[in-house]
Amino acid sequence: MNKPKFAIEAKQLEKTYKASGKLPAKQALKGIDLQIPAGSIFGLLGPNGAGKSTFINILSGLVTKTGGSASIWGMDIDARPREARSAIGVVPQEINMDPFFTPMEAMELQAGFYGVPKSQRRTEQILDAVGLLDKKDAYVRQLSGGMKRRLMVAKAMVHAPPVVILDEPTAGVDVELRRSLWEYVGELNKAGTTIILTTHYLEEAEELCDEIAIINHGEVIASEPTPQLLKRLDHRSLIIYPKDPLQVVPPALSGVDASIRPDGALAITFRSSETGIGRLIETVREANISIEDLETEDPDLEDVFVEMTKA
Ligand SMILES: Nc1ncnc2c1ncn2[C@@H]1O[C@H](COP(=O)(O)OP(=O)(O)OP(=O)(O)O)[C@@H](O)[C@H]1O
Repeated sequence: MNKPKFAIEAKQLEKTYKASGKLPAKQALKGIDLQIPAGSIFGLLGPNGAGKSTFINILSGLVTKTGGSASIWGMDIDARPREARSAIGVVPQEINMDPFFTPMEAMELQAGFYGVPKSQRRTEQILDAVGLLDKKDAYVRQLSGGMKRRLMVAKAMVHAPPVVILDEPTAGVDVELRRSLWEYVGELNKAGTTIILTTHYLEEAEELCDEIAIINHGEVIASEPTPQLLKRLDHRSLIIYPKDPLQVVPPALSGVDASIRPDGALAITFRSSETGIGRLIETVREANISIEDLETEDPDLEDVFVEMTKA
């Protein structure tokens, strides 16, 4: 398969769930336009109910779209459904595995499901990559939560898809395991696999993803390279640690957006496109504050997220 420009491309993708019982119909996706570059680690962020799972489920074939189009690895999901779906591996949110199978058996079953010929199976290699080779013959019910989750990742890899989607993969996973999972995901990406992940851990998305799309109420409200997204928030903060902690903002600083932190430090928020730090420091000195130390704080994704989903 030639490498396409986009691993996933959605055009005006829509989904309206039909009314059922007392529940009214719900338009979960209102025309999603998204281009996920091949080879990237792409983050899909959005509050609960934004439509992320619906989007992923349409790609994997669990949910039928009601409008628009989508293609996976250059293949339209309507025109070439089987090929399109064999190009993705989805690691679902919920751990769903038969507790009486061993990891080896679970992997073989999955490979059979995808029609991977025995000669092409790389079961042990994949189990090794996720650190489960020594557990290959243990029952799944004997594995820890983190091990089960790694087995889910391994299962999504059996057919060597060029695109792997991880739906909230680290929810409930401890810090150490999260690290090792991300390391593995990073290696997969280096080896050429496009990674798409939904996460509520904004810091993680910021650290891992080359590009991030923010979905809110069924619409894409931003989709940009991570640094560009972060730059959208033009404001920065200058934190001044005075020799003597402050109680109130001195009147001489009434012209700037200043506040006092609990430790007596002075925090000044400013637009970096309008005000230079040098000028601000001068203003502080003119207010007779002697500076012991200072630092600047840049906005993080959390700020961008809160700002953009406020509406
Ligand atoms: N089968 C369904 N029938 C009716 N409404 C649904 C169905 N599945 C999802 N919805 C609704 O569609 C909207 C989008 O849900 P979706 O699960 O896609 O959101 P999400 O962004 O994945 O949220 P989360 O982060 O909580 O998984 C929600 O309002 C949800 O209640």
